Amino acid sequence: MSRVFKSPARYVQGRGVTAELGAHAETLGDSALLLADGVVLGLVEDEVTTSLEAQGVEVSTVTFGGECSTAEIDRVAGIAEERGVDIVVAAGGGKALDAAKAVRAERGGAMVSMPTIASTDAPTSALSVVYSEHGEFEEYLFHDDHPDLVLVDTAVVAAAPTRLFRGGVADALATWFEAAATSNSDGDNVVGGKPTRAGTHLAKLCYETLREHAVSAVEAVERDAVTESVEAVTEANTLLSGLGFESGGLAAAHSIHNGLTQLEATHGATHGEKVNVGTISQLVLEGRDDAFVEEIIEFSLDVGLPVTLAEVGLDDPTREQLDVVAEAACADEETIHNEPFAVEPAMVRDAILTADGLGERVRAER
Ligand SMILES: NC(=O)c1ccc[n+]([C@@H]2O[C@H](COP(=O)([O-])OP(=O)(O)OC[C@H]3O[C@@H](n4cnc5c(N)ncnc54)[C@H](O)[C@@H]3O)[C@@H](O)[C@H]2O)c1
Ligand SMILES: [Zn+2]
Repeated sequence: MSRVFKSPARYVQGRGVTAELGAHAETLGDSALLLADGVVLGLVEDEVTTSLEAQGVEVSTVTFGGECSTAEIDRVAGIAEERGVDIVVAAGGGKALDAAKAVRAERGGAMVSMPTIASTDAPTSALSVVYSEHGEFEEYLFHDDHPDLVLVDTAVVAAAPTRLFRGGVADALATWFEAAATSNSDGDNVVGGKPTRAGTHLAKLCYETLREHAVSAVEAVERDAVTESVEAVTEANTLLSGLGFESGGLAAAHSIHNGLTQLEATHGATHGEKVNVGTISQLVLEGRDDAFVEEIIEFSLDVGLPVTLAEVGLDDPTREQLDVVAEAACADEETIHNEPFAVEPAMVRDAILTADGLGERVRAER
């Protein structure tokens, strides 16, 4: 099979770059639909509108309902069709961006991704994660096209809740471990091929950037401050992790995340928080040595990420509940099969249980 690397056409990041949106987007069309929830519209609507209108692009808005579900995608696509827009601009977290990508896939045109939190890998990818209206993972939709433009204003990202930024660090921390597993197993990446050296090494650069800058970046974001470390980690959480997971490949951590979403009690935890439990479980599943697993748990605690099941809503999970998680994580289409050995549900359940115990132990010893 061929090696494939895919990415958005343009990535722009910096303090105050919302004002540059029009200049970067004007070649994409004449009319835009801005999709964002009420909170995010309050943050960006005026500046997005001013910047696009200054370049002659007409703008109208639609309020995002909050879940990237089939019903919501159809509703927004209907509005985009009715208004005949050329560009869908999505602002917000992963769910709004994913919904807009699916809307663009249904009707064509251009798509601009404006993450207002550095919380997930969603901004740069060509895939949408679809949930039921009750928040259970349903499916991945793989689109032909990436966003035409990804624009990240670090002043907006730094002013957002720190918990969401931390979640982005977790989503990005998983990237290298999953890309390494994919590379070691000669597995497939998420864009329909084998990983290129670029895909795998962007994932590694993502990991190195987090280890060098995440603690300082989280302290800065806690104070709504934009520093060089915030720029580095925003790029790691958004661009490096996004390209790294798609072109490098996913493995156990995200499958375990998907399994965890089967239990309603985890729905209050963010994507990244559940992924972190998945990452530590992946390291146990792979039989990594004690010192390394402990190092990653320590790093998670330094950044303020969950290391136990209780912290993602599972206070006292039964073995049966964890069997449900493990079964879902091992579904045929899951990326857990990119691990370089055969994976069975019992192995996954036991890795999750053990990771939870190690997380508790390291925390207690601090
Ligand atoms: N498509 C992909 O490649 C990919 C990758 C990773 C995750 N995801 C998906 O992303 C979703 C999770 O995304 P998320 O964690 O960003 O959550 P989210 O999209 O649910 O957003 C979380 C909340 O953040 C708020 N928010 C956004 N910007 C803000 C700001 N600047 N200030 C204050 N509040 C702000 C929003 O109003 C929203 O309530 C999941 O559905 C996950 O499956 C997709
Ligand atoms: Zn993710």
